[in-house]
Amino acid sequence: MNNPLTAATNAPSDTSDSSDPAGPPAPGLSLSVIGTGYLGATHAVCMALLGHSVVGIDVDENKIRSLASGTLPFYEPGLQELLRRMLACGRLSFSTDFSAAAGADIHFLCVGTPQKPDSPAADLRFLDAALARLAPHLDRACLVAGKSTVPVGTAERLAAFLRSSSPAGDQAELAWNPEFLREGHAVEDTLHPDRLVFGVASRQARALLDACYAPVIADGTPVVETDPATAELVKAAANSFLATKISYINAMAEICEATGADVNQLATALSYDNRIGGRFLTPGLGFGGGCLPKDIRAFTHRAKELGVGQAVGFLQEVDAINQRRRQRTVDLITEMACGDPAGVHVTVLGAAFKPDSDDIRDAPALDVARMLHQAGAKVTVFDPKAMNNARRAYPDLAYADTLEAAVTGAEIVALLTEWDVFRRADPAALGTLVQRRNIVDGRHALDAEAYRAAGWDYRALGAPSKLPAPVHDQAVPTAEPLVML
Ligand SMILES: NC(=O)C1=CN([C@@H]2O[C@H](COP(=O)(O)OP(=O)(O)OC[C@H]3O[C@@H](n4cnc5c(N)ncnc54)[C@H](O)[C@@H]3O)[C@@H](O)[C@H]2O)C=CC1
Ligand SMILES: O=C(O)[C@H]1O[C@H](OP(=O)(O)OP(=O)(O)OC[C@H]2O[C@@H](n3ccc(=O)[nH]c3=O)[C@H](O)[C@@H]2O)[C@H](O)[C@@H](O)[C@@H]1O
Repeated sequence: MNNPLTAATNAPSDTSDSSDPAGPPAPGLSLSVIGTGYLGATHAVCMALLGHSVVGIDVDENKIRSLASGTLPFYEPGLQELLRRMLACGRLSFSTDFSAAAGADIHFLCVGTPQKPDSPAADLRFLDAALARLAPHLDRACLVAGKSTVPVGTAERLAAFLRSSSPAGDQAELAWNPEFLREGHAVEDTLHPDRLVFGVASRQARALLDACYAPVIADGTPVVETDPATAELVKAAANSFLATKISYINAMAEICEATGADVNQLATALSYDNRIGGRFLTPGLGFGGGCLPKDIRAFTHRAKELGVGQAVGFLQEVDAINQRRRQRTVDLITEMACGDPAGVHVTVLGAAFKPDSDDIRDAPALDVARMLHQAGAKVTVFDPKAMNNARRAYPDLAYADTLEAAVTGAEIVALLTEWDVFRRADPAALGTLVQRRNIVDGRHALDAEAYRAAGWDYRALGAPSKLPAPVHDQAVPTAEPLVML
């Protein structure tokens, strides 16, 4: 069989062609994916691409209707085209009916595990409910593979439930196969992950996961086989490490701010040390999203339950450093507004928690926009993909439909999510639209010198300000034709 990973990379995205570019349906496994959000929809589509027959199941009727009609209910680069191709070739379907999962070889659990509303703990209600709905349909030997991020010990509890509540009894086995994909790179990360982690309790479970991921493994991806508890912990440890790395550099940014040192140069110097590396070492507004913040809190909570809270006590500091970045960004904007943002027109560029995503869960940009709005600033937000989600969640903020409209008349521009379109914007052209050339680069994403050369007062968190002129005294040049936006 051709490796479908190669087919995915080379295939055209035109779905009007009746010949399936991924090749004819391959004799793969039968899979169900329970929960079709950011993770589950990506997993379902990519597993179909690997040659398996996949049904995606969710309790959200609108989401299932949308997916079944070939419309991705969220933005993820490249996924929409693949969804249509997999639906067209007949290997992928969606349903709200759990009986559609009956007979599958592997059932992947991909439902949400958000933070509880009133506690740092993970809310496992959705996972428990999903397994309770699935279990009655499991009447033959099969594997239930958890992919959601869960507190260590969850798999053991769910395995006992599965054995006692499914008609298959001991023939229905539970494994944990945590997921490490990043939003914005979800397809690439699923098809070419850094590693696969199989938390299994039997050779049959390992064999089924090997068969499922065969093309990915054949591509050279390392597999770590372990027990389910270790697999659950790998995920918590990985996200905690990533969050720690970000907060570490942001802690250095705080020190730089107190000393006039430059955190960008510091990060660059650190990154040349191969033992440290440069990834996840970009200072700025810090991390948000549906995962890192809630995962470090859930991990801390679980460690306390286990009596080893001290072991990860530092994660509370990681969280605190991260939250302080948001307030510091508001403070920097307030400084630019001569100490009071009330009535000042602030344009916030970015709403998603990161570029190339429309996900606004715990989005730092929107949190800052909210704080500024509460302080009386006239806040206008623009994001290339997250506008609908942002409007729904923060109806009190003002929104613009284009970058140009967003910055027109701004007294302070704050770049808070580093979309490429913002990075590429021409500072001189932008400068013709604003009322004042004041910019806060919350992500160290812009060319500071280019902005300064174009007459902007450029400031970034943790970088020396090199103030060119008092904020409200700058003359604004007359409007010139706008190019390169
Ligand atoms: N979003 C990401 O990039 C990644 C997420 N994860 C983990 O994957 C899990 C899911 O995350 P997301 O996909 O981001 O969440 P999401 O909120 O986008 O999707 C969760 C889906 O589960 C569905 N659901 C809820 N209760 C259900 C039930 N009883 N039966 C069937 N479906 C049900 C919801 O309707 C929703 O569509 C979380 O544990 C998360 O930590 C892990 C790696 C990457
Ligand atoms: O468990 C999950 O759901 C996922 O969480 C993160 O992925 P994701 O949240 O999609 O995005 P990241 O690229 O990790 O970025 C997270 C946040 O950190 C911020 N960040 C990232 C890197 C950096 O150097 N500095 C920084 O502030 C980003 O702006 C963003 O707000 C992990 O990177 C994935 O491996 C994991 O699977």
